[in-house]
Amino acid sequence: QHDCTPTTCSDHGPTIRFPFRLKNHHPHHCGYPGFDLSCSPNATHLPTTTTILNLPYSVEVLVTNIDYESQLIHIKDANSCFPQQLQNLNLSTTPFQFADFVYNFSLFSCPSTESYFPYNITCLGGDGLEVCALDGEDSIYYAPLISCRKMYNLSVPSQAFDQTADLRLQWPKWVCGKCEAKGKFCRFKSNSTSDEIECFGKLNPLKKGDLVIGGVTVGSLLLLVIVITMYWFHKQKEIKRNGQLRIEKFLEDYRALKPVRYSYADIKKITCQFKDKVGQGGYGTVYKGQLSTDVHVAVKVLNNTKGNGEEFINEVGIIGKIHHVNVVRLVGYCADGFRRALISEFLPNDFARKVHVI
Ligand SMILES: Nc1ncnc2c1ncn2[C@@H]1O[C@H](COP(=O)(O)OP(=O)(O)OP(=O)(O)O)[C@@H](O)[C@H]1O
Repeated sequence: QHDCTPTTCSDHGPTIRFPFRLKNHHPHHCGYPGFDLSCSPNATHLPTTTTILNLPYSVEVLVTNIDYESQLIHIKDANSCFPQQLQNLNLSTTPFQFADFVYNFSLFSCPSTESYFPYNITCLGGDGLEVCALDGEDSIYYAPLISCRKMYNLSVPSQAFDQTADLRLQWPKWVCGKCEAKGKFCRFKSNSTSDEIECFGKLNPLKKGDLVIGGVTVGSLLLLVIVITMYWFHKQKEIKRNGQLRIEKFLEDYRALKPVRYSYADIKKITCQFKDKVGQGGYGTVYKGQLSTDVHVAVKVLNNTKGNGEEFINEVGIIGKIHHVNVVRLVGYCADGFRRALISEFLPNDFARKVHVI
């Protein structure tokens, strides 16, 4: 046994696609006991683009179309003479039956002069004789058969006598409908002698190329998702790190804003050797300075200093505790020997919000 996979005979021949048992091992020759369907390489007298249906007994017809939806096979006789071709036909061992109504005809050979039967079969006539078909029992009473000779009986649809018409064979719904509804092929069960069928494969199986394209697409999407996720995590980490840095900077700056005692050397450093004088008051000169990159300060170097500075430090302690929105904040001070200075937050553009109590 062998699966008889769908075969396309050619661009013109219909595709063979329904259950067959393999009759022989020719790849184009698939069959069911009783009939087989093949492409014309087997039948050398036919054009190579023809699909052939072999029916019992030795009935070979051309397949012009297979309608899988209606489950119909359209057949034609190569010699346009179905009455001759079908005389030995026996469909009982095949899954087929004629789609059109079948009549029981009798074929008679009569002298030409008496030819007025409804069906005149020209392809069988000749030598002064005509072949006619008579349908059933009714017409036999009025048909002038005196000089006619009965040839044989024929059970076919009336279209069989029209040389230009196709005959339509139907295969029963159970053969493939169930499987095709599931999008699968069907075949007869290999180890069963009855006509049981089983579904297999897919009507439109994925090709290797489709799988590769699918794989690449899924892979790319997966990679994109991974990259985006990694970027997002990296960004989150950076935001967190920046936040932490800002907090640390703030704490550092805050520490710097508490009144801290500086040496005179520090004052010189902060004011960059008293480089930037910003104002002159009654008690001293004011310079611009810098504690850190972001913290700018005003350093007021006092003129006349008296005593050991204990009183000055006490006063600084009191001022340092004043925290008010309208009072300039005292950041630090210097009481280095007789040199004294007050360091306060820098107010840009002479923004005079400060009160120094000395
Ligand atoms: N914190 C500051 N930020 C920026 N500039 C300042 C600051 N403090 C003082 N100055 C500048 O220095 C100038 C003199 O300030 P200062 O405090 O000495 O003035 P004053 O109150 O008139 O003097 P004093 O208090 O000694 O009588 C101001 O006019 C101002 O331009």
